[in-house]
Amino acid sequence: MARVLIVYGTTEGQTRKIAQFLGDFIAEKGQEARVLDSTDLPADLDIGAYDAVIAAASLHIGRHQTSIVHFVHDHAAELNAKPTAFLSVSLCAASDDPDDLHDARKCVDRFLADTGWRPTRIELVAGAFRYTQYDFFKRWAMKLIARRKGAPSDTSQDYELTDWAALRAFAGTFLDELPASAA
Ligand SMILES: Cc1cc2nc3c(=O)[nH]c(=O)nc-3n(C[C@H](O)[C@H](O)[C@H](O)COP(=O)(O)O)c2cc1C
Repeated sequence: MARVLIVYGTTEGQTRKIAQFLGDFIAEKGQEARVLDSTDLPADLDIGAYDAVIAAASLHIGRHQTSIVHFVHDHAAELNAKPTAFLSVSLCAASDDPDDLHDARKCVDRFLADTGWRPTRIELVAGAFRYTQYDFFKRWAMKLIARRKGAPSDTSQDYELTDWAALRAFAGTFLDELPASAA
């Protein structure tokens, strides 16, 4: 049985939902998944006990959560020695404008340069507008961005742009590509 560690960083909760979805999918496939919040990691966490690691974090003003930067930076050598994936969750990833995708990719490149990590797989994952959770200023700013981009801007509700089928496909391939010794 493969043991997969999933560590996530989140600000409004969508990346937690994505990490838990991946954990459930991996468990359904008969493998073991442990899902951890990067702000609340056990002191005795042993990366060596896992066959593969997925880190997921979301973008806020071009940056991923500091807690995930620290986790990856502190464990870069171990991560670089095993199958790993980085999921960068953002609204740029939901766009069909190549400039937005380029921006999202640039943020990922900076994250990898800052941490020294070379993940086996990199996925740009569409996040969500969680208007009902934003404070006044965030709601106003996000509505403005949404209007400019032709995205949903009714702030009385949330909009999930995450493509769950694409995530399932990613996780299936990630598991299939693990070395036979991990299965
Ligand atoms: C204040 C704020 C800043 C954001 N900045 C960016 C950004 O720079 N690029 C981007 O593509 N998405 C940006 N987003 C969108 C988030 O990445 C998206 O809502 C994501 O789903 C958040 O995930 P989380 O709920 O796990 O934190 C921003 C959202 C907020 C609220």
